[in-house]
Amino acid sequence: MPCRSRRPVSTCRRRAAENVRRRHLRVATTRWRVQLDYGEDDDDDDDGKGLEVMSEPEGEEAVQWYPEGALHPMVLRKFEEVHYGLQPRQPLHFRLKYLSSQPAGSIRKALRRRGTWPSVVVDLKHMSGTVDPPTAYNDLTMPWAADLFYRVYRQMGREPFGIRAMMVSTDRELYGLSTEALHDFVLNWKRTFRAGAGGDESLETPLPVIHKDLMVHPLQLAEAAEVGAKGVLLVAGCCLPDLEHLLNTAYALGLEAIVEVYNDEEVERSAAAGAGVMVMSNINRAKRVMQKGNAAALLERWCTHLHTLGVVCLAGGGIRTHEDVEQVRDTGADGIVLGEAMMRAAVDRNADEAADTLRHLLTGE
Ligand SMILES: O=C(O)c1ccccc1NCC(=O)[C@H](O)[C@H](O)COP(=O)(O)O
Repeated sequence: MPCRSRRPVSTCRRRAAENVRRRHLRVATTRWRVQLDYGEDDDDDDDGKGLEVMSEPEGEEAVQWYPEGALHPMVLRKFEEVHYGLQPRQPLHFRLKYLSSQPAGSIRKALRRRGTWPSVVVDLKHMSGTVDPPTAYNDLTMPWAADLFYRVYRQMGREPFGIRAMMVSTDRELYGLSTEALHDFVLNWKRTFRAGAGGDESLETPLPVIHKDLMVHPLQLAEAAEVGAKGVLLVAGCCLPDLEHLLNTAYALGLEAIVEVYNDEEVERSAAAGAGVMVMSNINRAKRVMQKGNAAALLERWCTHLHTLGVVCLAGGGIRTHEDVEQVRDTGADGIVLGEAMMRAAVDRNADEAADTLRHLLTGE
């Protein structure tokens, strides 16, 4: 269910005029007007920081939607990061530098299921909030992670299933990594593949790296392209009114997007916005709870229809056992995102054990 607005859309124009006089920092996206209120405020009807849906053009129906629960302050935090971290970096130059002439599509193809086994995306994180208590993998370094997962990938290359993409989770509060770490991973990942191919770059193409963060603004996508990611994860619960706009920007930058969805409304609107890959999640980010079975239930309802639209369907969040994988596989899903299960298996730095864990998760053997 969409959230109730704190301010009716009809008041937005009036407020827009008022706000010209105010000392608010403002970031305009397609639909939202974001107020990051750090100035002195003499207007006591204002309740500080917030998100407003902007007025729709004449004749269009206004859509009222806000990130719910725990997501609301997180989305505001992301707008702050963009405002202070990315916007001062000559945004236009920064964004246009990466305009791509290449039509994207390879991640979608790579993740499409072939036969029995779901494709696998490994989600690299320094901290994991999807286990209780949350875990921190303090020893994790990017060169080590690149080397280890490359060796797992090579071992699985002899099997009819395996890792098809790497995801790096970079929100500091949620996952303990920064965009610099993503950059570090990308460089090491390429270097490792090259070394594995005897230094000949043409022999083996590195698997795509996907940047996962709470993406709310095009400049974050430009940054992902700048540090060498091939794809981005867009969490629908953080950006639904701007999703189409962010998808368009991603593709213009040569990035592919995976859209994380948690409920029917997010699936429906993401499909309408043109998402090519969706990951159905077991994690309710707004309430910060794991809802086991949610991804499988969404897949049951949507997978066949989404396949007719050409959308590749993944499941993620809390997939820990072979039974979890089977439940998702039986719905017709194309693939799975594995974070905690792979991080835990990899933490003793043993590629053989990590490969065994992956093999067991997929086959039960
Ligand atoms: O990944 C987290 O720690 C996390 C914390 C709070 C809300 C959502 C979170 N993750 C959502 C994800 O995308 C998962 O990392 C991904 O689905 C894999 O989950 P898992 O295999 O349980 O690590």
